[in-house]
Amino acid sequence: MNLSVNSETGHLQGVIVHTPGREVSLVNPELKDQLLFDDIIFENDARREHLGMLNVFNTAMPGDGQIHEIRDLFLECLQSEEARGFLVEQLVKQLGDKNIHIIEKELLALEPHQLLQFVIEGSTAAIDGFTMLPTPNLLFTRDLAAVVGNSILLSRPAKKARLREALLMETLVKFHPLFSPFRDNIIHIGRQESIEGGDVLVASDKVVLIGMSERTSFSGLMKATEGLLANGVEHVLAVDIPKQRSSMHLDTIFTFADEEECIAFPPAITERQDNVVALSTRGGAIVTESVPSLHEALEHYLDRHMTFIKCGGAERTNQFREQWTDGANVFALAPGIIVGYERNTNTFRELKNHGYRLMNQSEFIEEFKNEPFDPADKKIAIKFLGHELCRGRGGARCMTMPIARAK
Ligand SMILES: NC(=[NH2+])NCCC[C@H](N)C(=O)O
Repeated sequence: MNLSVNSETGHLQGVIVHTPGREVSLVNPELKDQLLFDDIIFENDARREHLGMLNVFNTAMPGDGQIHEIRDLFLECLQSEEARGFLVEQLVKQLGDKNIHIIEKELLALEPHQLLQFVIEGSTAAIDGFTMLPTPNLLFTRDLAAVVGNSILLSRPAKKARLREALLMETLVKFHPLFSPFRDNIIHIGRQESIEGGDVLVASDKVVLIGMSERTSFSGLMKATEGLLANGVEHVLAVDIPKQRSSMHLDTIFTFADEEECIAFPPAITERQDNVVALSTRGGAIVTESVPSLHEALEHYLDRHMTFIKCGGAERTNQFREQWTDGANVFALAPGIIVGYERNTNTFRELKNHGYRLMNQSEFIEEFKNEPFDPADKKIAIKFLGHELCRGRGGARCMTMPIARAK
């Protein structure tokens, strides 16, 4: 399988996910804000919901499609002594404030599964008396890196709570054979800068959107842009968005449903003006051009008509309510085949008005389980349950990191 991602909607062939585990049960009310959760969540139900989403993926992906659990990849990768050495060395460097160097030797002596447990859950019985905070946001694999064309952009999180996840991802990209096709095209961001995968949207093989959010710094944007422009992208559209928790990444207010259709949260996207700057290279230098709106920018640079579907429908209250529960954060399994949280009923009604057939997860699986799914000429919006998952403040797009999509 050719690992590359040239759009947000090409038929999904390979994706990395993380079904939540014990780390989410370690979030308590006192820690939740620091750990970027809006509530404590119930692990069993969160797992059930997540596995429900994956069942839909399985039905919609081609026969040779691959869903990788990131935990399995980490475990495979940490069989290598070199990978373990890198991870521990970086842990000690990055988390110097925790005096972790005291247990460096013990960490190096751990079995791969113990080391992984220590990194994800913050402790392991094999090392007595040393604890760190868990990494409950690992379930949002989207934010760890972004595959763009044949390159991979490694995230540098703005929030401390997510640094360890990014380090695990970096270890994976450096040492796991799955990522060897990308190894000559890794885009790194400096330590002082930040960018998170939720801000990176691959509109086409030539055009990438980057949100300037509370998580992506100006220098992070510029560094990523340099890397992308050097790797075949022709235009990066920098989209300025409100710097606040509810819209922490561009994908919380804007996602693609189809080549020509997207879902947008009106107050922060369609009702804003002069919030887009296009960055391109000319004569070896980066040149900028301001564009009046995202709508105009997309139609101009993608050279196609775009329809913006309203998250939450026409009413203000519903727009805000459903943006909060990730109504604008849908994930495309193929052009026009999308999944999103069932609770965003007004957004689904709006999709129906735009010609999408609405199905719940079991209807979809039942109808398509017996044959390889052919997305051609179909528009389907699939609803799945995510009452626990959405308390972590992320939806279907946040929980997926595509590594291969059909062109
Ligand atoms: N791509 C996304 N929108 N990811 C959502 C991440 C949510 C996570 N709790 C955080 O605050 O970091």
